[in-house]
Amino acid sequence: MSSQRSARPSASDPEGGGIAILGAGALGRLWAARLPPTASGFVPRNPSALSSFRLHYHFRDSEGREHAVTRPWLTTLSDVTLLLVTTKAGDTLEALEQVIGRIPESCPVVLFQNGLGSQQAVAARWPARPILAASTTEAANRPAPDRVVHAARGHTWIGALTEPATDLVAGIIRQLSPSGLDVRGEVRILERLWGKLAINAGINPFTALLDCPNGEILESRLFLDSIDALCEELANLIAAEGLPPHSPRILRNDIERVARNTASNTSSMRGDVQSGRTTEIDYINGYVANRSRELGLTAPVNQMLTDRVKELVPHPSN
Ligand SMILES: NC(=O)C1=CN([C@@H]2O[C@H](COP(=O)(O)OP(=O)(O)OC[C@H]3O[C@@H](n4cnc5c(N)ncnc54)[C@H](OP(=O)(O)O)[C@@H]3O)[C@@H](O)[C@H]2O)C=CC1
Ligand SMILES: CC(C)(CO)C(=O)C(=O)O
Repeated sequence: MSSQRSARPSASDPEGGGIAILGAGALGRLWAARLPPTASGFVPRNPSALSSFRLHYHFRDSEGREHAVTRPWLTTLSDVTLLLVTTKAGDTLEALEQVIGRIPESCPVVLFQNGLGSQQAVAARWPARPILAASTTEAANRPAPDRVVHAARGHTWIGALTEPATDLVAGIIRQLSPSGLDVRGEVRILERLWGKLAINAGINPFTALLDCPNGEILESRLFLDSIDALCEELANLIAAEGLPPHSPRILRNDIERVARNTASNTSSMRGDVQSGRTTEIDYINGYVANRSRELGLTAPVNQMLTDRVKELVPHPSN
């Protein structure tokens, strides 16, 4: 790892160091704060523009305890043993293009993006690299630039996307275990990602369009008028993908259960719109609409929600 680190663990120490995090946002900072201080560092977007070799922030854990965190910006990536990619879906391919040539070819790359589309693009771009995807229900947010809150504990499932990653899951879980976060292997990672996508497709755009917390969508006319058709579009696509079938009724129940359980949450999409940031709609409802078209299906409700969310803030394809 970088020469800026003190007491650095050996990159070959399976319990220790060598973990680089690409994407120093809410989720990346959560992982860094939970891993031992010498185990991880952040990959800078532009190493020559760094004003400091360390990143400092305040971390509030899920029990409400606060502490200061300092982690290095990594300027050398040649001994990285694991790369966690915590950029937004739309930034991921470009961010990895800048970095992947600097990490060892054997280094596993774990993608944490919500939705679908970005994971397949990365796996297709580097099929000979060990690429994996994670689906996580951990929740972190960043109320101020130097503050990160672990809002809710959850679970993280990790599974291989490319063939060279197939046997690496257990070792990655061992490397992440000092975090104390619940990390599990998942052989059917695409199904797991689809399950999360369905929940996000049924909650996030409504919260963004209605500018309300998750629970409030359940009484809204927009949600009540469109949720059954949206779930039918999802169920048709899941079946066309050859995945285990989901009935529209069960999908709606799952969406409503999560909206009730997270009733006071601001969804990530509403948060992005409130901050004027590009949302991940193209990887959630937009992915459903595009993929449906590719498979000869139609998904007008997912398309309508995609179009309307993209009117709220600028998106690259606008
Ligand atoms: N936060 C959470 O609880 C969860 C998040 N996820 C998923 O994880 C992903 C990240 O989410 P989150 O952490 O909330 O998002 P954030 O926007 O907080 O973090 C993304 C970070 O990536 C950085 N970044 C973008 N492009 C590059 C680049 N080229 N090189 C280096 N860094 C770059 C951004 O920097 P800058 O700010 O300078 O643009 C930003 O700090 C998303 O796909 C999200 O859906 C999934 C489950 C839970
Ligand atoms: C489950 C949900 C909707 C919780 O807020 C989420 O994952 C998100 O906000 O992106």
